[in-house]
Amino acid sequence: MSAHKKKPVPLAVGRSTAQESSSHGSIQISDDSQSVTLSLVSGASAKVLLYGATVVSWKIQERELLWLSEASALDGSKAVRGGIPLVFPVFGPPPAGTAVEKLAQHGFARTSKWNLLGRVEEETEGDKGVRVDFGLSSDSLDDETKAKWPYEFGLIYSVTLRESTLETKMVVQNPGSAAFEFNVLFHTYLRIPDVSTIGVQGLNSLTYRDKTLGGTEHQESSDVIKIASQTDRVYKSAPDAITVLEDDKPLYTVTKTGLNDVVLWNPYSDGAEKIGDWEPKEGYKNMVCVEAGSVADWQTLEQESTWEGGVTHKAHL
Ligand SMILES: O=P(O)(O)OC[C@H]1O[C@@H](O)[C@H](O)[C@@H](O)[C@@H]1O
Repeated sequence: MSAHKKKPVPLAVGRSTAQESSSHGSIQISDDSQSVTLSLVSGASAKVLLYGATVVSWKIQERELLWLSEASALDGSKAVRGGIPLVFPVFGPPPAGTAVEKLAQHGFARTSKWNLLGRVEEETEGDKGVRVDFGLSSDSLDDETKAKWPYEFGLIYSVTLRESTLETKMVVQNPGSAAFEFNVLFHTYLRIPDVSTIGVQGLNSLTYRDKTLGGTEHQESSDVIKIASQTDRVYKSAPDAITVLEDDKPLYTVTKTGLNDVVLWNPYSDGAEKIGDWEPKEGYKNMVCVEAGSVADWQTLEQESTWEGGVTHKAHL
């Protein structure tokens, strides 16, 4: 995803506070070692919890670009309601009779404590950024989760902050002796000024599974999709770039690499009422989830193989 990379520099994770700075940005570990904040001198910042490796904030010039519920737990007791939760190894309710059937909805990546692996300064065609890598492996899973999904795996999740983009990339490794199947998804809650003024472009003519209509399949016929009721769709084999428009102007572009599908989700007023950690209830007006992933079909990872995919979120401010 980036043309030029430097080797990771280990962060002083053991210290109560640690800051690494360069001429264009800095990375700071919080006093309680539970989160990492990336900042650029240009005014962009991002905050990532070690719990779930969940990005909970992405700002440009003090403008927050991700939606986060005011009632979300941020203490590791429950998956974060907002930001960018990571979905792995299953998307949605685990299907009975599959290897993931004992896991919770959306899997364990978003509810596990990840390790901070290191930091890298990046430069792609003059666009400087700061990057943090997080890791989660079968060795670091709690025993209960390991028993529910007994495969050997390694995940490396990288978050790169640039002046107008936030890049997220996942590497899945299978160092074990058995192949496994997985779903993966970047569950991004984009903050928007008003759901009635936005539209989602790039999904026209695709087949989608509509979870609000019992999982039936339909074909999209809108060039710009408007959200005026509960929306929960899996668009299959989607193009790599999806644009969120505000009125007719691009607000965000979500560009995926190595991922097949796009999920469009907004619980709307009726759905938000039923979600306990959703506050304010009217918050559905200020968010849309455009979630890139590989979820319509299982990805198979053979032993000693590696899979890679990622998403770049660009804000047009
Ligand atoms: O409440 P959760 O587990 O965070 O899931 C939120 C939503 O996540 C979306 O990705 C799913 O398509 C929805 O069906 C689901 O309701």
